[in-house]
Amino acid sequence: MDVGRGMELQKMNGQHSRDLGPDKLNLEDGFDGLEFMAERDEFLPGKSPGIKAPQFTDFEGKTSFGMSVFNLSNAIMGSGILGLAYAMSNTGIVLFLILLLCIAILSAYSIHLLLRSAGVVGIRAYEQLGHRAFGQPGKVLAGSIITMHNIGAMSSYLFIVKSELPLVMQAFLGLKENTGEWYLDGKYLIIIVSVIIVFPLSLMRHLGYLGYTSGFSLSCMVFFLISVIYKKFNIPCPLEKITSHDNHLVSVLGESHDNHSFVSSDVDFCEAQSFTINMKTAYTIPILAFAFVCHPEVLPIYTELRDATKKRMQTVANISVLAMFVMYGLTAIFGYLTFFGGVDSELLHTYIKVDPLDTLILCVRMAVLVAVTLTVPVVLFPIRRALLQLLFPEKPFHWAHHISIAVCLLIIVNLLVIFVPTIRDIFGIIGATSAPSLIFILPGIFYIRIVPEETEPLKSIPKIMAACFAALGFVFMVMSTSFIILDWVSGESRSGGGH
Ligand SMILES: NC(=O)C[C@H](N)C(=O)O
Repeated sequence: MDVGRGMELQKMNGQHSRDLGPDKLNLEDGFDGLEFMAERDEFLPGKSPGIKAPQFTDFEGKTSFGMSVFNLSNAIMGSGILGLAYAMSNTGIVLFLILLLCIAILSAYSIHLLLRSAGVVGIRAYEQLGHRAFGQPGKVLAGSIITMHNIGAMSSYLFIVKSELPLVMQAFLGLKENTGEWYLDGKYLIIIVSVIIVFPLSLMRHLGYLGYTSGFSLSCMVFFLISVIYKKFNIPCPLEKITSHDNHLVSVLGESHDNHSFVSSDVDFCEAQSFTINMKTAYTIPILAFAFVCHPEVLPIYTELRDATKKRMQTVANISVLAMFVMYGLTAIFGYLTFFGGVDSELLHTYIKVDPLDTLILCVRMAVLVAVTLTVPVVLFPIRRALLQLLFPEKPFHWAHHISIAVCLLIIVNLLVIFVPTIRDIFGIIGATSAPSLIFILPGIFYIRIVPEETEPLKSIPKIMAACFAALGFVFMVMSTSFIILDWVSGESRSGGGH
């Protein structure tokens, strides 16, 4: 069954898709088996230059073209979408769209490098490319970066729970304001959600039906986008701002203007900027890079693709990237045009300014909450697999390891989410470190090392381009990290909105 198989294979937001049932392609056992197959099936182009051999001779993919586009789109789409309107508010519409386009194109190029490298050696996993390129250190490096990235992705999902669940509770209790009880405090709520929902799910040995949540998540995000567009035409601007006694700005919408005094800058508050630059612009490229990461998923999806050829898979990738470019662009534009400079780094949270009890937004919140909560264990699986591979490579399955790694990961992620003040910090740091590594640096250097020099000498144009690509990623990484640290040190960002 194509759909089921594809759905099981696919994952969302950085998790690997190798959690197939025991009767399926069983890659759960680790990379060593894979490595063996990959090495065994190696076919060097030098040996048969003109022959177009199938990419993976020992495994015949069954997933249709359309389903693969869906799977890859799921892998791209995630919490990153919630940060885009904020990114646009710090760049302006035109600059944002230019950057979005550039990152989308670069992301597709990066997939080309991965596919080309994988095609040369018949490899199906990102870490395996690392192994092929640099031996064990390459595998450890790729595994560690993916682990760090997925911990960041898990944190971003739980952060959404931290910021949205209190609002849902509030709405169910019919409260206009958060009255401060423990059950309205996101910190306690994420611990409860982690213990009651995430932990039991992460104890499963195989992902099974949890793999289906990715499709559900994509549907939720489409619902979110439709609501954002609808709300744009429903929420008037200027946001009516009132200044309370302690000078704390409160935005009220849809109420009479009589009792409130407008802040003088409200006149231009509702004007969309085309280009703007400020300290927070530094978060834009990291947010965009984070939003486009799907690269650890590309090779498993390639493996599952029916009639897999590099060209066919590149078309799958181009269509998915284009679809996500459109979705991201629309979400950012309509989110930004609703709140302008008042948009939070987590767009959904911003709607609290409209009406905490709004039914449509309540439905979106619940849908997004269910989607992200179910995605947390799905992201945990590949981290655990990578850690098991690194820590106990030869050992068979052991419940103690299985459970203790899940407990440790959940404790780390909970602490991170409790102490990190805004989701922007998670997007910023992960988007400035692991995301450029996964998109730019590793694919670039893997390509240079893996494609044989007889086929493409070091000074050939494709290899020079791959080197420039890796260098560009390095520049992004250093620049973004420095600007974000500068922003933290200046302390200015701490005074901003909490979400
Ligand atoms: N797959 C990931 O790592 C992140 C995903 N692109 C997101 O936007 O959440």
